[in-house]
Amino acid sequence: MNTRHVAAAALPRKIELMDTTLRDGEQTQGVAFTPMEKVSIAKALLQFLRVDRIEVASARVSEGEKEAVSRINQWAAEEGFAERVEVLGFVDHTRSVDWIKSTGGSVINLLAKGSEKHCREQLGKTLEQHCADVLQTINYAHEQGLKINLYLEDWSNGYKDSPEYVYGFMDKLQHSSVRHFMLPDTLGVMAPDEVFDSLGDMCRRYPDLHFDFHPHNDYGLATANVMAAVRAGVSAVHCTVNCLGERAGNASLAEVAVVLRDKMGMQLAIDESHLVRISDMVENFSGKRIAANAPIVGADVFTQTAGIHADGDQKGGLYKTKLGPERFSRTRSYALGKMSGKASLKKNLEQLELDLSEEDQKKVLARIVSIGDSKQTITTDDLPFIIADVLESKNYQHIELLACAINSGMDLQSTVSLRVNVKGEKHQATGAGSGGFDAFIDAIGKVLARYDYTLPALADYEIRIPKGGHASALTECVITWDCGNELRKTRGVHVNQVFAGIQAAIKLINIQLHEMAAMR
Ligand SMILES: CC(=O)SCCNC(=O)CCNC(=O)[C@H](O)C(C)(C)COP(=O)(O)OP(=O)(O)OC[C@H]1O[C@@H](n2cnc3c(N)ncnc32)[C@H](O)[C@@H]1OP(=O)(O)O
Repeated sequence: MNTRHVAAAALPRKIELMDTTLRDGEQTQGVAFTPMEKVSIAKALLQFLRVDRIEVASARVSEGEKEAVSRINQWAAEEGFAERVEVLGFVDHTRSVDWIKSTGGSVINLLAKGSEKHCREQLGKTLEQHCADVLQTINYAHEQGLKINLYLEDWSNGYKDSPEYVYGFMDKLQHSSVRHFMLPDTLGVMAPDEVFDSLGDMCRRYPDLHFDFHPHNDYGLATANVMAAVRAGVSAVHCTVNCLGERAGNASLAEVAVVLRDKMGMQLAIDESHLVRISDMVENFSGKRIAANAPIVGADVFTQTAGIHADGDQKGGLYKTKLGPERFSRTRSYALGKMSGKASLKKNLEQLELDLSEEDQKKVLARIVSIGDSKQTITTDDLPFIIADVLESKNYQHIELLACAINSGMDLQSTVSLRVNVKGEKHQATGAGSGGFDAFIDAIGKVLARYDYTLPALADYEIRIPKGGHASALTECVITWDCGNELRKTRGVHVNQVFAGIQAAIKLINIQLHEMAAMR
């Protein structure tokens, strides 16, 4: 009989997700969370996203880690989540168990060796000696009241190169008090067929045990391997937010959650509407930017670029799929550039609640395509300016910078002197600051105070040059403004990067002065 068919027929309907962003995720090069950050992520994962279990640290790492784990455990105990917080511990008799106990922890994920090579080369032990050490640590953990899960580190290589070691290990440990046997593809070397065959074999040999699968993404196969593992019969899979983790990372929590639901019909506890918020939080705390095209959570993944796609959406949602943005509290957008068509423009105009005649739309579209031809990104916020420019509209001419001189030097404050036209009135102002842009904000702020207008705070300030650019290339400054209930982006392009920032600021001021005028 086909073994694949047998295992697939026995698919569990419920699958547990164990998130290890705070343990394996912190093994990403250059990532170290503070205790406050760890507590915030742990709360978000358990309380809002509702993952089943989280692994929050390795034992014995540092005093800071101890503080973080203690604070997470204290909160988890108060909320009734204590047994869902796990800590990786070592086969070190009493040391890791004592460390976890001292943090108020309830669960140890004991790291044992799942390959003969690791056991022999790293620990210098035989299978029998190692199993005796593991059992001793398990017994001690049990006496101390901890729940125990067991990692078989390097299991994927162990299963391939030394299966007798893996079976011998399992035979000795299967009747211990281990709740989950956690089988890692530690070096991310497996492909889905190998995962399915090897895990299927483990599940059939030890039908009464719970197996977790812990993937790594070295071949970019982590999510596919998770699917194979679930098909093979594991009861839990491990993942991280934003695919963080040692080397190429683990499986992405967002990908795993939607794939298991949509493609395998699994029941998960996850609340998908929080995936993006938690991804943002981890992106900020880890300092690791995610790719704009990262599935579910990337900035661009709900943006249609091709005019034909926008047209299809306009004519009855032809390009919509189950993976819609609303599911993740996001919205679809339509990029503006050289591949835009009538429908792309219409969708953006709808978003801005702007009404243009067919004739005007043609002119604006022609300008968008020509700007797009020179590789510039056009944001929805640029659209009113393109429209104003193309149609010679005065709507957005609330402020015009007439002249501006900037003085910057080493170990000196930068100064700005400017002349500006606001609503037909000319003003002069000077300002000082730690850089040219800062000095400009100081000066313009003095003028705008007379119009009851204050510039919002900066949330992000990015300077870019075109790919392959050189010293005299145009610079593009994209500023994200924190406008209270929303973030807004504006862009400026100039050969001088400070003036690119100033252009971006002037754009925002124009939009907001226009909105203020419209409200009156
Ligand atoms: C699957 C994974 O991703 S494993 C990730 C495990 N987590 C970590 O490594 C967290 C960060 N690590 C640390 O902070 C430190 O390495 C510590 C505190 C754990 C240990 O530090 P040190 O005592 O300085 O030792 P070192 O880092 O060199 O670790 C190697 C020692 O651990 C031993 N070791 C390796 N695996 C294990 C294990 N599963 N259980 C117990 N000991 C182990 C090695 O044999 C070696 O021992 P030796 O010094 O007697 O030769």
